[in-house]
Amino acid sequence: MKTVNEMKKKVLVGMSGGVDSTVTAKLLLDAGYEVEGVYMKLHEKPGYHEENFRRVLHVAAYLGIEAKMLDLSKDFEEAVYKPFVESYRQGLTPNPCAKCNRQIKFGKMIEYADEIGADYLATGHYVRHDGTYILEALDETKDQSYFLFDIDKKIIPRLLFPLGEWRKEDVKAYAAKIEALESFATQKESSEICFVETTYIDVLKKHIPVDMPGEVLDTEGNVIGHHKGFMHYTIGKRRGFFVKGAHEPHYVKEILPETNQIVVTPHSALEVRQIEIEGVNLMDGRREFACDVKVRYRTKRVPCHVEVKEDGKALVKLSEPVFGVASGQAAVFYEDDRLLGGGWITTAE
Ligand SMILES: Nc1ncnc2c1ncn2[C@@H]1O[C@H](COP(=O)(O)OP(=O)(O)OP(=O)(O)O)[C@@H](O)[C@H]1O
Repeated sequence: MKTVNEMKKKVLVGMSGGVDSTVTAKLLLDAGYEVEGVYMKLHEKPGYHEENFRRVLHVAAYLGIEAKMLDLSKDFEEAVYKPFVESYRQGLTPNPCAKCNRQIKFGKMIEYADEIGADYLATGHYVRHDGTYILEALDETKDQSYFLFDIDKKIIPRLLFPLGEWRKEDVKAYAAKIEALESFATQKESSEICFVETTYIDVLKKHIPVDMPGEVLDTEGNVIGHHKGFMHYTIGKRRGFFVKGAHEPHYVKEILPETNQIVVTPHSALEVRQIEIEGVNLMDGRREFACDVKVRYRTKRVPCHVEVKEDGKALVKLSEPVFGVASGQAAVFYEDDRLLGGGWITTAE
């Protein structure tokens, strides 16, 4: 009988039908792993899943591996989709990808890896890890570590991210050289939120009335204009509402869902120096520490001091001001290229 060391390690690859997970599966197979693919059906979009799964089966046939479709649409609806709609209803700006990563991609998919006896779970995310911490991707323009702040640290040793060392253009060039995968190299990039086809407003419109004119207030509470409905706005937005006689640009500072009002100010009044977060998830046991924080995906890091409180809350003091911090978004901590964790923003001042 073979010993464990001699046995091939089995890896489950999350295959979306896109170029990244396709190349991921190929690289792992070439590296000597036993590879099996899974396509997760996450939501209802007519024709979408059939097309994606057809692509996954094409890749699987080329690689000579098995690939299954896993219907997780009910789980996705409860864990990601409904909270997304509910957040906007409450005047928050949600981050569905981070929720999906915790509960679905690195939650349900790892459960499925257990079911099929896979040692590892791999995806085409642009991140790396060192066994304890998730690390930023070498291709900084593609780095997705921000969206992984909430995953369970216990599973990190079981994850494989072969593209963490790659640049996206090299991934495409690699696929272009293989006849069976050539069409994947020129495929158009998928949208940032997989279930949003056009805009988030179109998603919300299926569930709640979003076009309902309301008042624009200044920070003293005076009515200074009008807007299209509070769900059209996120903190920091400067367009799409009317302010009487304004000579300088105004930005959304606060959203008041109960009264369908938005509060706007000139830019300087949007400065935030302190943030409170909840649902804190950290990759190590620190309670009080200095690090960098990102308050949005596409934004620069700012040095900060974090103090973890009871009930998974924390206070984040920023060493320089940031603008346009939205409740519901994630504050994500870094130390060099190491992702330390993060939490969900509740208040910013
Ligand atoms: N529906 C799905 N089923 C299985 N795995 C998925 C699915 N969607 C995404 N993944 C996995 O998560 C990774 C990152 O997802 P993301 O949506 O960021 O994809 P992407 O960068 O467009 O990658 P790809 O080119 O593989 O579609 C994918 O590379 C894939 O491994």
